[in-house]
Amino acid sequence: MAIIASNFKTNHTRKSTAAFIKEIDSFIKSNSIKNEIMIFPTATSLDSFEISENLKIGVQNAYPVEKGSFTGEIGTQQLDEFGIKTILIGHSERRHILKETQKQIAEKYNFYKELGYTIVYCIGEPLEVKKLGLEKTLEYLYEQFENIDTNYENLILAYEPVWAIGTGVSATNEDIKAVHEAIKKKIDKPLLYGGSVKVENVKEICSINSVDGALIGTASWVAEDFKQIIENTKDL
Ligand SMILES: O=C(CO)COP(=O)(O)O
Repeated sequence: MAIIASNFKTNHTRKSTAAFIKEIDSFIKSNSIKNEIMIFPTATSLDSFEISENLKIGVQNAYPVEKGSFTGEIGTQQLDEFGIKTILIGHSERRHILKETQKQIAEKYNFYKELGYTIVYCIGEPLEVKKLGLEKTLEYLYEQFENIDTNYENLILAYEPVWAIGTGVSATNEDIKAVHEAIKKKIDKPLLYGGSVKVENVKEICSINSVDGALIGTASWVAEDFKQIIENTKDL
């Protein structure tokens, strides 16, 4: 069983998201796909979708609050309207571009953990850290687990090296294997790989023993491609 997830980031409209989800759902049904498929659309495209059990819609980000005065944020009141129970936390774009600190990330994690959300928790190192070697890379990655309960039952991890995100250059299988095996030794949770996963390499990457699936950006935004990705991994 693999977990295949699409992170829309800041792409697609409400209309194109609905069409995408419908298309993916009918593909899942007509091809008897058993893997767990996840889609993370923009917050403005969330809705109540009548879809297969194994297709989950998640939110890319939310504030650790039910409701209140937090201009520009959304909380569980808005997520509950659509029955959203899956959230991405710790994505590198939020850490680096939006400057979320580990403290804020941990607060968010603990809040959504208490509510039983499925949390896809992302970790990853920038290029300057990777260049220092595996030991330093792991040290850096483990710091991203500060105040994070890694025994949480609904936790899915995603290793996304920052230098491989959106660059078209995925980590090598050796790099992925080394990091995944080390993390797996410490934390017994599903561990996805993300960073320039595409139609052509998804099967090979997801076939690595310590890889439980993929979290995909760019290559998943065209429905035909995402269907091909789902097809290529359906026997894993
Ligand atoms: O950040 C990612 C998924 O969360 C990966 O993005 P790309 O697939 O575009 O490299």
